[in-house]
Amino acid sequence: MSPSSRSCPHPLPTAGLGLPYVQTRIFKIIVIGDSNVGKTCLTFRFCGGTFPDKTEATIGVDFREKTVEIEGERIKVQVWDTAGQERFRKSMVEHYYRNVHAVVFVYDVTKMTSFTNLKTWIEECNGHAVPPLVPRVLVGNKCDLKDLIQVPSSMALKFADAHNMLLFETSAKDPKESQNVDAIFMCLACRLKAQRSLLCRDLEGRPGQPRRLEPTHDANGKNSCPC
Ligand SMILES: Nc1nc2c(ncn2[C@@H]2O[C@H](COP(=O)(O)OP(=O)(O)OP(=O)(O)O)[C@@H](O)[C@H]2O)c(=O)[nH]1
Ligand SMILES: [Mg+2]
Repeated sequence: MSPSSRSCPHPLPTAGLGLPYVQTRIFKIIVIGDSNVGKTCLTFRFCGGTFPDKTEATIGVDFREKTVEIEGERIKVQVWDTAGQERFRKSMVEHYYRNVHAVVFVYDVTKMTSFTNLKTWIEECNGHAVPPLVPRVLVGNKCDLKDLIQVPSSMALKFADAHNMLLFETSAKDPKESQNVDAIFMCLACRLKAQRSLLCRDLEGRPGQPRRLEPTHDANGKNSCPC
């Protein structure tokens, strides 16, 4: 996938009528984690704005998309809702990680095993050569089930810090939390846009250089998020 940027000085092709043709960039974001943590519901909430009446275990992968506007640019956020069950994901794993732009790790705040299993999901991600600069975020879902919470925020925050991730605690079910769910994906999209614009500007003064848009990072080696 080779996204283009409107902030680049390179001439844009025209759409036939003499109007500049602006290619919509696509950001591929994968959502992974144990089965039943709410990955499908979270992606449904972001892309469709509702909580599904009922869900079944995802088989392989489901794709959802939402076009968002960031600083005047339309960006297509392509969300890959992956299967948590091993038997439904085996043959697909390579596809999940290929050319991924960002990764969302999800656990269920009411189920400690879904949190302790995160290290296995991170290992899988690292094992598929996902570049360390690809932004990753951690999401604790089902916060509406207040009386059943097993994973304290402090523990999740420590884990997120140790892995250089932002933490979002939210609920796909509670409509009051929908902005919080949107924030997960919008934050990633903002980061990706900023990273790619920066690199594009870097290449301005170097004609003849291949125009590859890849994630960049700030002086501390951390991904910078403008949110
Ligand atoms: N209370 C509550 N239930 C939720 C929430 N999100 C999802 N659920 C429920 O959790 C169950 C599993 O949700 P899914 O979204 O299908 O889980 P998944 O992670 O996609 O599971 P796999 O596809 O098997 O990997 C369903 O019964 C949902 O209704 C939430 O925020 N709050
Ligand atoms: Mg699912």
